[in-house]
This record gives sequence, C-alpha cells and structure tokens, in this order.
Amino acid sequence: MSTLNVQGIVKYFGEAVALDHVSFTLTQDDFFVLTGPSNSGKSTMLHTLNGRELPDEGSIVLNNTDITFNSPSERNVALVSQTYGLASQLSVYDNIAQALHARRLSKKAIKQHVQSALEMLELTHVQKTPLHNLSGGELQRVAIARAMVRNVDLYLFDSPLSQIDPHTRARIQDALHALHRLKLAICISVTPDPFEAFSLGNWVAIIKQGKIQQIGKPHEIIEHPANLFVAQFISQPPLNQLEALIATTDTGYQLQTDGLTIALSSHWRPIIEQLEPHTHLIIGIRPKIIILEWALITSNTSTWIKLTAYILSIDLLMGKRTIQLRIGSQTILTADVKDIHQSALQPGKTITIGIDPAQIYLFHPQTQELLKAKKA
Ligand SMILES: Nc1ncnc2c1ncn2[C@@H]1O[C@H](COP(=O)(O)OP(=O)(O)OP(=O)(O)O)[C@@H](O)[C@H]1O
Repeated sequence: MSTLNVQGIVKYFGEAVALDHVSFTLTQDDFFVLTGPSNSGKSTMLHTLNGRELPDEGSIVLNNTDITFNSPSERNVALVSQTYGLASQLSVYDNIAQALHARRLSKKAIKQHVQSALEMLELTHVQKTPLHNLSGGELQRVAIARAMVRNVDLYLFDSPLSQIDPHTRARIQDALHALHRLKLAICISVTPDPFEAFSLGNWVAIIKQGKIQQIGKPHEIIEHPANLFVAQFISQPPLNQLEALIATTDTGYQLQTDGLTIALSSHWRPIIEQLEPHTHLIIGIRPKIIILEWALITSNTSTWIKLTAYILSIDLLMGKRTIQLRIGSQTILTADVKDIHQSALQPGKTITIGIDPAQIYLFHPQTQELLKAKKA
C-alpha cells in the first residue's frame, strides 16, 4: 500500500510564508486535490513534493522513505504540468515516448504504451504534430499521457482541467481516475477552482495564505464548511452574508436581522452563552437553498422560514441564472433560478420564498468558525 505522510511543512520566500505548517496523510486510495485562491501556496506545495523547492521545516515521507531533502531526480515522482518537461519542437508521439526511455523497453513495447495513452487521451489524430502547433487543452492532455506511461510512486497534477473545454473535461477526468486506479499510486492535484476539486478528488483540502483551512471528503466540506472563508470560497453564486443580533425569547433565542428572524432551538444555548453580550452572529445563506414560490409546493416545508421578497433583477452570472431579491427594507439576497419560464419571475413583482433553517450556516463573529448546535 502506497502512503504519503506530510508533516508540518513550512516554506518561506524571504520574510513571506508561502506554506504554514501544512500536514496531511494519504494512501493510494486517495485522489487528493488542494484548492484555494491565487497565491495561497498550491504550486509551492506541489514543488515541495517534487523537490523543486525544499521546505524550511517539516517532513515528507513517501512509502516509509524520508524524501524531504531529495532532489527531483532522487524521488520517483511525476509532476504533470503543461509547461514542465515537454519539448515543443518534438511531436506528440516522441514527447510521450521520451518518458519511457529510462525504462529501457523494446521499440514494440514503447509503441504499445504510447498508443494506448494516445487513445485514452484522444490524441491519436495529432500524434505526429509538433507541440508548438497544439492548443492549450491538447498540451494539457500530452502532459497527462506522458505521466500515464511512467510508473511512479506519486503523481502531481497542476490544474489538469483548466485549459480543457467542458465537453472534453469529463473524459479527461475519467482518464485521470483510470490512471489513479491502474497505477495504484497516490495522486495529488492543485486547482484554483473548488468545483474542479470536488469533482476530481475524493479527498479535498482548502488552503488560504499557506494554511490549510479544512480537509475532508467533498460532501463533508460542502455540508459543513469549517469557517466563513471556506463557505465563501466554495459558494457560486457568492454566499449571502448577513449580520444578526441575538435576542432572548420565552422559549430560547432568536436571530434578528432586517427582513429575517430565525428561531434557535435550545440546543444552541451553550454556544450562545459563550458569546459576549450584544454580539452579532454571521449568517450564511447559500443561493441554492433559497427556494422560490412554485418549488415550495413540491417539498415538505412546514418547518421552513417563509418570506415575502421583492424581485430586483434577474441576471446571468458565470453561465448561471440568478435572481436578486429584497427582503425587509434593504437586505438583498441572491438566489439560484432553476425555472426561468415562470411568468411571476419578473423584476418589480413580489414572490414568496422559503429557506430551510437547518441549512443556514451560522459563524462565530470573531473566529468566523462554523457554529454547530450541541446535540441533545
Ligand atoms: N519562487 C518564488 N519566489 C518568491 N516568492 C514566491 C515564489 N514562488 C511563490 N512565491 C510566493 O509564495 C506565495 C504562494 O505562491 P504559489 O505560487 O504557491 O500560490 P498558488 O496558490 O499556486 O497561486 P496561483 O493559483 O496564482 O498559481 C505567493 O505569495 C507567491 O508570490
């Protein structure tokens, strides 16, 4: 069983910290994806794993061997990147075959390996083309094919789906999963796109300013983001964020903000009692949990919050249709729109919306960590 144990990696560039005590443990069953915004340390982590950068603190143990300070050639690790290790004047075929030279195979065996990688990545038709004549997406696939013909202990991918059109994307993703299964090796990918991370990886970490914010299975992160940063980073359209005052009622507590009141069950008491008096909690409402009038009929919504909302606009944001709603006097919420054909969906009209309170996130006002009610 392949294993990778990364412990307490710290990497400085001058005074600035690019990786801040990064730790994770993986086995060959893991396709691990590290995602975060620009400059969060993703590439530095990949380069520390492949040996292009050496850490200032921490250790990297691959299959029980400490490789922390080994040079790239001393570790059996493949870095797959559109710009790394490819020869632009050589053909697609020769670039892939080159990766097999060290294995001293017969010409026939090399041909078999290369042909099967070409087929898997749908590159057969461009096998004789020099790389400088290829598109970004084709280059990306050549880089993956090169990795596929090698036998290494650890595969590293730098944004492998970033230049690939949506039609080809699913097939390349299948090819990456096939590589993972066939090679029985640990795969790690980095990407700035959390949706790519969730569809590619079975184990995902979110990184911000060199610090891992959360690590877990995609559904765990989506359902229980560790903090406000993670919730914002993985929400598209952006998370609706409101501040609410905590009020005491006869039966417990409620959160109050312009246009919205949320009753909190007694399970929240221990959490609320630890907060300073008169603090505001941060409420996070994902656009997709706001359900519009006509869809409310189909679900059991007896415990839901029902609100009257004024439609401000209907917009197209990154290919998704969204609706801007006003509740109360000035609170604006963004909701996903699934059915654009409803005649009531027009700016200036008023509709009823429903929100399941169990799906609303509450964050600590200072630490910004997700708050969870104590189970009875
Ligand atoms: N060789 C270097 N010299 C100096 N600073 C560097 C170097 N490489 C990275 N950095 C800095 O380290 C931090 C992390 O950079 P890194 O490239 O790892 O981020 P990233 O998450 O991969 O970003 P992106 O998604 O934009 O590629 C940044 O502040 C960056 O400026």
